[in-house]
Parts: sequence; structure tokens; C-alpha cells
Amino acid sequence: MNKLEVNNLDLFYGDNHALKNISLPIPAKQVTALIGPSGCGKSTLLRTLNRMNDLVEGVKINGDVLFEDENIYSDIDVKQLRMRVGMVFQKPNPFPMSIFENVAFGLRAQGEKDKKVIDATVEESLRGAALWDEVKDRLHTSALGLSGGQQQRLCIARAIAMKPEVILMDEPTSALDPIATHKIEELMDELRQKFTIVIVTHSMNQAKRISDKTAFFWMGELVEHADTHTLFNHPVDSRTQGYVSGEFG
Ligand SMILES: Nc1ncnc2c1ncn2[C@@H]1O[C@H](COP(=O)(O)OP(=O)(O)OP(=O)(O)O)[C@@H](O)[C@H]1O
Repeated sequence: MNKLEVNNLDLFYGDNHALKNISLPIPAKQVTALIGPSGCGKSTLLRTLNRMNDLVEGVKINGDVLFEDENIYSDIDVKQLRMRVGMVFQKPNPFPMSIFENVAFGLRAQGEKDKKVIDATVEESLRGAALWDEVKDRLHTSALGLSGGQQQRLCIARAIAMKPEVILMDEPTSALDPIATHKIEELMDELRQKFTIVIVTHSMNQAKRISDKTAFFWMGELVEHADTHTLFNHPVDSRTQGYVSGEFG
């Protein structure tokens, strides 16, 4: 089943035609990787999936994105959409508050007051982000005291706490060292059991290691998408072949 479906999507930043007639199914409870050279539109496409581009002035979007068959570019509640389709950014961006409060933040903003519910959700989310054991004795210390890798897992916990159905990740490990990267990649395996994940990555090896499906972009076009193994081993288009073999990009 497809959780999301992008249909004939065009996006313009002013005169810049950044996404050209993109159609891409995104299957539920799988990891879909978006790859391609810098500037090809990966992050732009990712941001269309929870309407983050709405915040950019002068943006124009044609086509639609179906989320469980409902067009998210129709008259919908965007705040609710962003709760169902959460996002983790390239640079870990914990709030300057305690570890606990970072994870509780969204719940409190939604009006949750029950301490038991908040405590339980914080623990469950930190466990879900494979961070609980490392922070359980320092929950009320500043999140800014965590390492970069821990901060990124905290941001994943913060996203999970909102009980999203989809998690969008924009190069979530590019600011991390190999060990922290490995931890996040291990975590992805757990996350895919519960969530639909779409990840932008510059690392072809990362896409190979963690994704079920891969989509290759080139200058605003979606050149080809397939099962990850097929895309890397039997690409159809010569541009994909050149990119995955490391000839360019
Ligand atoms: N907020 C914005 N305003 C105007 N133009 C933008 C904006 N964001 C991206 N663009 C332009 O849209 C095109 C696609 O950029 P995008 O960031 O989506 O590519 P990308 O493949 O994610 O690149 P990278 O791998 O370097 O992050 C580029 O030409 C870029 O300059």
C-alpha cells in the first residue's frame, strides 16, 4: 500500500523550475531514499510531502500529493498534516531546554497536561530513538550537553513523540561521525517497522544500506525509481548508471 503518492508535481521557486513533473509512489512502512547530485531537488521534494515549502515566499506548486488518498494540497489542516508527517533535519536542532522537555514539547503544545501520559510518552519516544539508556539518569539536564549523534536521536525522539505516521529525514547523518551515523542507521531498521520513512541522502552507500526503494533525481527530474537493489545494480537510464557507478555527481 502507498502511504503517499506524488502525482505530476511541478514546483517553481520564482522562475526556477525546481521539480519537473514528478510522480512517485511512497510505500507504507518502508524506507524510500532520494538521491542525486547537489541541487537536483531532493530536499525540495521532501519538503513538499508535509507542505514545508509553503513557508518559502514565491513558491508555486502544481500537481498533487496524496496522503492516504487525500490531496494534501487541497484545503486541509496543515498543522495536523505536519503532526502526521514529521521531520528531522540535517543539523540536529534540539531546543535549549532539558532532554525531557525537548521530547515533551509537542505534547504540551497540544495541550496535554497529564503528567503520567507525558512521562510515559517521553520514555517510550526516547526508547524508540535508542537513546533512553544513555540519558535516563540525566533527563532534566540540558539537551545541548549531548553529543551531536545523541542530539540527532533526541530530535528523532521528539518527532516520534507526536506519533507521526511518516518521518521525513533530510540528510540526518551528514553532520555526524561514522559511529553516530551507524547508530542512526541501526535505528532506521527499527523505525521502519512502525513508520514510513523518506530520507534524502548524499551517501549512496547509506541508501544501499538502509532503504527499500530509491529514487534518483537529476536537475529537477525524477529519472528513475525502483527497489534499491535494482536501482543500484540494474539501472535503466544512463544518467542513473553514471551516478551510481561514481562517474559523476
Ligand atoms: N528556499 C528556496 N528558495 C529558492 N530556491 C530554492 C530554495 N530551496 C532550493 N532552491 C533551489 O531549488 C533547486 C533544488 O534545490 P534542493 O535544495 O531541493 O536540491 P537538493 O538536491 O536537495 O540539493 P543538496 O543536495 O545540495 O541539498 C536548486 O536550484 C536550489 O537553488
